[in-house]
Amino acid sequence: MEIIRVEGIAKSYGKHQVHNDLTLSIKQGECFTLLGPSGCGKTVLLRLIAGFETPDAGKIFIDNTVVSDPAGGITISPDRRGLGVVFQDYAVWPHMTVFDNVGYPLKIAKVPKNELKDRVMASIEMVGMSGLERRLPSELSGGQQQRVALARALVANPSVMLLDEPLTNLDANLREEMRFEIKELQRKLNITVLYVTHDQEIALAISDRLAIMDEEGRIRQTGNPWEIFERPADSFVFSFMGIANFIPVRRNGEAYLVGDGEQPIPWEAPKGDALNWVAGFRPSDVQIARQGTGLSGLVKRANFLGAMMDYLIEVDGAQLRTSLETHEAIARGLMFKEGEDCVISFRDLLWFNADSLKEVVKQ
Ligand SMILES: Nc1ncnc2c1ncn2[C@@H]1O[C@H](COP(=O)(O)OP(=O)(O)OP(=O)(O)O)[C@@H](O)[C@H]1O
Repeated sequence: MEIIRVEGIAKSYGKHQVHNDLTLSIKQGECFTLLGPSGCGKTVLLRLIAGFETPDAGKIFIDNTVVSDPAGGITISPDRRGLGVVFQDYAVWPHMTVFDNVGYPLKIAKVPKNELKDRVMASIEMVGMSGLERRLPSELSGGQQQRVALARALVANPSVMLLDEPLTNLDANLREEMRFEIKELQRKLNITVLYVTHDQEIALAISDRLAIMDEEGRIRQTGNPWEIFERPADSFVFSFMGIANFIPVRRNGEAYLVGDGEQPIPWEAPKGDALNWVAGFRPSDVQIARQGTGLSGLVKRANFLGAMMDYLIEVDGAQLRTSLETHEAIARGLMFKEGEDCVISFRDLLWFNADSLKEVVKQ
């Protein structure tokens, strides 16, 4: 069942159009992530849904009720939309204790004292902060402050939580821990989460579905993490989801790397002899060996990155970024040095139309 529907939304600031005819649908109980580069309009969209901004055109529905419809003169205020909100700049209040911070929305709503206390304590427990109710934010770590913000958003029992990059200011370890906690909380409470981030890893880890936005605020693809990563709709999605190699290919019956060599690419090229093809793959899609079948190459650069080895390999004039787990490289005698010969083959390869460098060409 659909819980949020954004229909044909437009939003501009002066001459700058952030959104134009944007449509999006979020299902009840899912963790949905909006993922896109900085400045693409994710926060603006969240603020439109929360009701902190009004669209120029289009409609927004929450639970089948229109909450924004400028043409129809409808604007429901944020506090009547039934949403829990954690924004990056929506920090906890420094002069209030954890208890008072979390209880604030209930105090404003004039919830009776006893009920307020029970609900605040339950919310604080939910985010693992029991025992710290009397502390001030200055006596808490960054992660704990973030938990307070979460508890404050949860205290009103919202059916939907809007989270805008809530983990950005945390260190890497805490970020990793918190993202699993958010996911667990979402499952336990069976609430819908709309999460905004520009971090691909977080998006893949917590989402049931995600939408990829480009710089112009257009949604390029919506799907589950596997579809987005393994079946990208176009080259933008493919490059945005991780390091991408694009190598130009020339066709002559078979496909060859553009360059001076004559080694055909060991992968079935798409049917039809279009003029320009580009093969796209990730570093982990390349298998590297000392000998065997495949394309002969030269290791131009070998970098030790801890868990991974990162090799830049030249094949027929094309440079390929590849990676391999260090343990596997050691076990299989594949710790290459710069200047050594190697043989590569592909585990996966996508074909793009070079003229647009957009659509993925299905084989
Ligand atoms: N109140 C405003 N007035 C004018 N321009 C604005 C306003 N709010 C946002 N913008 C512009 O709209 C664009 C989208 O901003 P938004 O904050 O939604 O980006 P974002 O995708 O959330 O980026 P980030 O990942 O960096 O937070 C930006 O170019 C921003 O400068």
